[in-house]
Amino acid sequence: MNTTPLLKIGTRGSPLALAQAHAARDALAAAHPALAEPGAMEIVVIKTTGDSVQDRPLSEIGGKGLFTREIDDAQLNGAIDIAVHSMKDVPTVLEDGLSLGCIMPREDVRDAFISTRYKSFADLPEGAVIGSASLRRAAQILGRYPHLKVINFRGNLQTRMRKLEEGVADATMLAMAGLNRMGMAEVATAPMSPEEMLPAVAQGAVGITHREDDDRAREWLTALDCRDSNLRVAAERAFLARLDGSCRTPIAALAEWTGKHRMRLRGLIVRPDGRDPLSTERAWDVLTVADAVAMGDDAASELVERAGDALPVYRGEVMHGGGL
Ligand SMILES: NCc1[nH]cc(CCC(=O)O)c1CC(=O)O
Repeated sequence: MNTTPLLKIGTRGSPLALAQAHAARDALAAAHPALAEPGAMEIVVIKTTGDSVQDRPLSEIGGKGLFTREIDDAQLNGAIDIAVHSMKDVPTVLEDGLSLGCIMPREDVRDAFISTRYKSFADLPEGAVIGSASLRRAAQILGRYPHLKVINFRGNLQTRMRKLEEGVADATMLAMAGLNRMGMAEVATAPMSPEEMLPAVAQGAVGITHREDDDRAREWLTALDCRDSNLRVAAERAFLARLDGSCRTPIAALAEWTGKHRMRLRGLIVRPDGRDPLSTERAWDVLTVADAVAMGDDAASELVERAGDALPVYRGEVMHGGGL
């Protein structure tokens, strides 16, 4: 009998994280007969700072890797071998000693509008309250619908739905990917197009990391990599890497394939109050990760230049800077 697992899989304990870890485990078992044996893999749940702090906006707790730091440590000290992450929550620079082994096939990238009373943002009356902890969502909404009010809103799906029913807010937003993965797509009142709400970098993408020197894990994970998704995420993360000085920047990007080798990238930064959005677009031939990274970097460089002296305002480092 096999008592020591061949592969320990680390994950956060939220229902979404567990659904993603189970999907990763199933994909590994399907790809590698050795891992399909009973007891070959074990799922290890790790609590992160982002899970512990529920009462404050994430942007206020500060620091990068709120949902990854404790998992990185467990990986480096050998308590787990691989870690399954929503790539949206993974800092652009991985912890020293860790590598990204694969990006699994990407889910729906859109955000969902969720309300028990209204059908869409256009339906909301003056002064309606939107619950969101995401600067990116809040800023895009305030920019487009300045008559709405945004309040901080955290917690799992059940908590948020209860707050909507209690009237704490009139509407909220969540990623379609998370709802789909939890089998709760019916909670979405309506998906929002990328034109209405540009998604977060890597939204809908799940990635798996391993220790840099763990060749066995690296090989196992290679079989799970979706190259089309990987290149899209690479472009978006390069865009973020160039722009993000803090996690207080409302920033959004979406790369999509428009032809066999043709990739379109849309990127956006906006002030936290929703004003002065700066957006850009690229359409490049992308054949390698380096091409994808170059495109993301090029798009972000343009926005850095256009923001000029106002860049700290976009980054939320100066809250009331005006006069753009
Ligand atoms: N920040 C939390 C988080 N990280 C990943 C997802 C959803 C799944 C995904 O985007 O891949 C969510 C919740 C949400 O934004 O609705």
